[in-house]
Amino acid sequence: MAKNGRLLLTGGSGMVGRNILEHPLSAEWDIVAPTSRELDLTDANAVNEYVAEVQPDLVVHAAGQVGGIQANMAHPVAFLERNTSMGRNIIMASYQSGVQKFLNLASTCMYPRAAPNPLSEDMILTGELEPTNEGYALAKIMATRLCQYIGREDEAAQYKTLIPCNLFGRHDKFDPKHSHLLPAIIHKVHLAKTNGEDTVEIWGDGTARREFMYAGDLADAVLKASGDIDNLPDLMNTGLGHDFSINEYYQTVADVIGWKGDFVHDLSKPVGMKQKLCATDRQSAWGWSAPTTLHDAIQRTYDFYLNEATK
Ligand SMILES: NC(=O)c1ccc[n+]([C@@H]2O[C@H](COP(=O)([O-])OP(=O)(O)OC[C@H]3O[C@@H](n4cnc5c(N)ncnc54)[C@H](OP(=O)(O)O)[C@@H]3O)[C@@H](O)[C@H]2O)c1
Ligand SMILES: C[C@@H]1O[C@H](OP(=O)(O)OP(=O)(O)OC[C@H]2O[C@@H](n3cnc4c(=O)[nH]c(N)nc43)[C@H](O)[C@@H]2O)[C@@H](O)[C@H](O)[C@@H]1O
Repeated sequence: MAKNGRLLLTGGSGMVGRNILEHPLSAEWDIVAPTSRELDLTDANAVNEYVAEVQPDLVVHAAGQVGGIQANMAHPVAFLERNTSMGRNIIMASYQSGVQKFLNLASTCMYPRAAPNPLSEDMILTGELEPTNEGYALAKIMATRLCQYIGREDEAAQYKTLIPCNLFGRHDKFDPKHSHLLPAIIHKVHLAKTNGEDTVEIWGDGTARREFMYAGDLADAVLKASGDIDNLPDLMNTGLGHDFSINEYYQTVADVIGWKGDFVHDLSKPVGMKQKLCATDRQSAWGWSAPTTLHDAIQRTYDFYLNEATK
């Protein structure tokens, strides 16, 4: 089968990257996916040389310093500086090397904390950011704007940005020091079941709402977008169009894992944004929606956790 061309994937060893590499559509591309040891994206000279050598037809930027609310609060310098450096280096190296197609991955955390939900792409920079992840959000906004500016200055440059909602899935991080909500719940409920405990702690009062998409579905969107980049808007949310409360996520994971117990709320823990549901008008107009149900996504993630992450 003729390939679409050479795709340079950053972050190939991360959760999103591994889901992209596992997806059947990845076979349509000749994919090069350096790890951070093979290519440190914070080293501008190394990135310039690597991109000039590989000469990709398309770059998908899925690398980053990524973590849950606790990691972002603990390391704002790294989340701002490293993500800014990586984004600037790979975008500018690609543009200066003549790469005409670039797909940047941002995050719904870059929306203003008090913006009305659902969050639409024109709301970026219209208000103050969520303090718990401000550094990460600033870095994401910088990279997103850089891609937009390149596209405006050079109509041949298709530098587009997808703005995913929260994600979870196979190859997620389950260590409580770094994990996002869903892998944290799976880890805690699994331990409670295994150890015969009858309570599990929820951070906050559990009324905050989140939109968690299965990472395998985001991989589907990324690969379809990679093959259709000319028809993408410059910014496009990739989400579900609906959200659940933190409490509902805990209960659904307990149902999937088969643990019956009580939840206790630790109100001293950070809760971040009350809600960050993204608008899916542009995504619907482009013709994509996420196919995996929450229950199936949790089951597949738990299967991965049991088979891989606890080895
Ligand atoms: N997870 C979410 O909930 C979520 C939600 C919205 C958007 N996103 C976005 O999706 C992308 C991927 O997220 P993820 O969850 O897959 O993150 P992840 O699992 O933490 O993976 C991060 C990836 O970035 C690479 N990386 C980190 N520092 C690097 C460096 N200095 N040089 C080169 N590579 C480096 C890592 O490579 P090594 O493993 O080799 O170090 C790893 O492959 C990020 O842009 C993130 O902002 C994630
Ligand atoms: C997509 C990511 O969103 C991230 O914000 P954010 O959704 O609050 O990040 P999460 O860590 O997924 O937290 C989501 C919500 O779950 C609550 N929560 C309840 N129990 C737990 C738990 O045991 N662990 C965790 N981690 N949360 C828990 C937490 O208070 C917060 O309201 C940003 O910090 C990142 O930079 C990134 O943008």
